[in-house]
Amino acid sequence: MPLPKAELHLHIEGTLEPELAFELAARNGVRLPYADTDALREAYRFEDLQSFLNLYYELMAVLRTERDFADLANTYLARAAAQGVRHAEIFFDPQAHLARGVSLGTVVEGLWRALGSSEENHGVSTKLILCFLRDESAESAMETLEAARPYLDRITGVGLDSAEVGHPPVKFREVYEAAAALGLRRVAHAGEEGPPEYIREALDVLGVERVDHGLRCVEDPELVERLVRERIPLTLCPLSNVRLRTVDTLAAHPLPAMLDAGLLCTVNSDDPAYFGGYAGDNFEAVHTTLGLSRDRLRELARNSFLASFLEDDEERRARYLAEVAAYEF
Ligand SMILES: Nc1ncnc2[nH]cnc12
Ligand SMILES: [Zn+2]
Repeated sequence: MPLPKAELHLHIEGTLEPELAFELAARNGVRLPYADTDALREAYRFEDLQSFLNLYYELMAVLRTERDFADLANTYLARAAAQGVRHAEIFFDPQAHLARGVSLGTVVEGLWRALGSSEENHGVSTKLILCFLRDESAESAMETLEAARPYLDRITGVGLDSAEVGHPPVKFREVYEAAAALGLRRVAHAGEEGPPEYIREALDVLGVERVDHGLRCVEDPELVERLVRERIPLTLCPLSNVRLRTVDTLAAHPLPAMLDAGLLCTVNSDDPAYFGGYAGDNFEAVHTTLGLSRDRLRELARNSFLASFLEDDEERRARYLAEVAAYEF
């Protein structure tokens, strides 16, 4: 049995494996510009975040119906469960689907077909986080939040993703204020490719409770001190960082130093179909390549539940934490 853990940084569209992409393409009559799954996998060599995003958005063309989104999420949940994920807080990118003529209702209802029965089917509890695309306008983000109103009973929070540099958090001040007023939890990608200043802005201007990535905080000792003092969780994604070249090699990843500094780090998969591994694979990689001890792995698993948005079900959180404490490697 794998170490129980929560996954807090997972883009559901980033779980689209080549096999499912071709299956959905055939089902929907969508032509993909790749001969087969091997040819598609060949394209998974990224220079940076943007080169990945280009493919990520391109492949979304195969996602058209509620059933497609349900299949995507069920496939992810089965794989995650097999790697010890007990709770998943899942990002989705509505603007990328609206732009293709797929309605928010199709996306949310489709995802919910899988998420609503995930506990029974996969033994995984779930939450849904709506992400705004930061390279789109603030007005578009606000329109998306408005369009999401009928579905807010299924949405726990908002996030911010896509191309980071040149799109600072402050651009989304108003939409985050509106989201807070609606009772939504707030997270944002910051400090993946962008500077430490974006992490500060995400905290001070957007009021985020958790920082997605936050990797570049290590360049700013004062910021690290603050993140430690305020117990702000960081959702790190080691295999993603290697594939998108935000670290030179996995062996050079600052995770061990970040844990030593007292940061509340978690380990997640980001876009596992593209980056070579799911949550358990990321844990395995930091164990074998970074030499993180079993105590450290247990700390990472514990952190994942502490950082999760389970305030509405503290009994469940306590149960998960007890599973982590009792786990025998
Ligand atoms: N790693 C990542 N960074 C920013 N936006 C994303 N969208 C999907 N994956 C992302
Ligand atoms: Zn991400």
